[in-house]
Amino acid sequence: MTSTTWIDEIDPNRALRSPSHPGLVRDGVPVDLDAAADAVRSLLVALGQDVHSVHLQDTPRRVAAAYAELLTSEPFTLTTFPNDGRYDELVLVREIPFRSLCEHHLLPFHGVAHIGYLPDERIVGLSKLARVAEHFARGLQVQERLTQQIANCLQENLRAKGVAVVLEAEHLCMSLRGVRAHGAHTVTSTLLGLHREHPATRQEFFTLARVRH
Ligand SMILES: Nc1nc2c(ncn2[C@@H]2O[C@H](COP(=O)(O)OP(=O)(O)OP(=O)(O)O)[C@@H](O)[C@H]2O)c(=O)[nH]1
Ligand SMILES: [Zn+2]
Repeated sequence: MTSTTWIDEIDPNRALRSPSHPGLVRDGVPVDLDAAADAVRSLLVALGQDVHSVHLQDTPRRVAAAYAELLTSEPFTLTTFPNDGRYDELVLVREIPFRSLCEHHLLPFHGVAHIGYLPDERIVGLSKLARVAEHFARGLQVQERLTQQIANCLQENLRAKGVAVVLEAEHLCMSLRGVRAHGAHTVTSTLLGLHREHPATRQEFFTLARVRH
């Protein structure tokens, strides 16, 4: 028997495709790609760019589509299974690639997620760990909140004995511009249940995830 939870039931700030709006929808608001393209055109003009140049002709449309893609996630099912074998060791998926958009500069931050849990009654389809990360990464984010949302979503749906999430990311707003700290990586973690309370459980996760701490 599998258990199916629609991810858009889990996250009230979800992005979804609504049957009444065949186009993109974010937080219940339809995405207006034409208005977004007009805004990008205005931005380019304000920044002194020649939007009448043949080279920039389609740029506003492309930028609008690119941001809509980065900000909108598809609903999916978070499939879990009964833990019939009473598996009671760590389940860990390491180095799940992700990319998100920094809510301060609208520039990407990207890196890898390490997601682990200690099963109780149920186990989760492994790909769903990556899908949960992808779901919350599609939006305007700070790394801390993204880390917490992934962990909380898994815990709410799995009722695991412990959940641990570590994100390691490079923020382009910090490496390409501003302080230009190229190569600097930001590490964030959220530990729940036994991963928070039990030092040996926490240690095992960090060792297997190969995170320096
Ligand atoms: N805590 C946190 N800060 C972030 C994240 N992404 C970007 N920031 C920071 O958000 C801050 C915004 O600071 P401001 O001083 O308002 O912006 P700014 O003048 O562009 O700052 P600089 O980047 O230092 O040039 C910067 O320090 C960014 O590094 C994140 O995921 N988490
Ligand atoms: Zn930023």
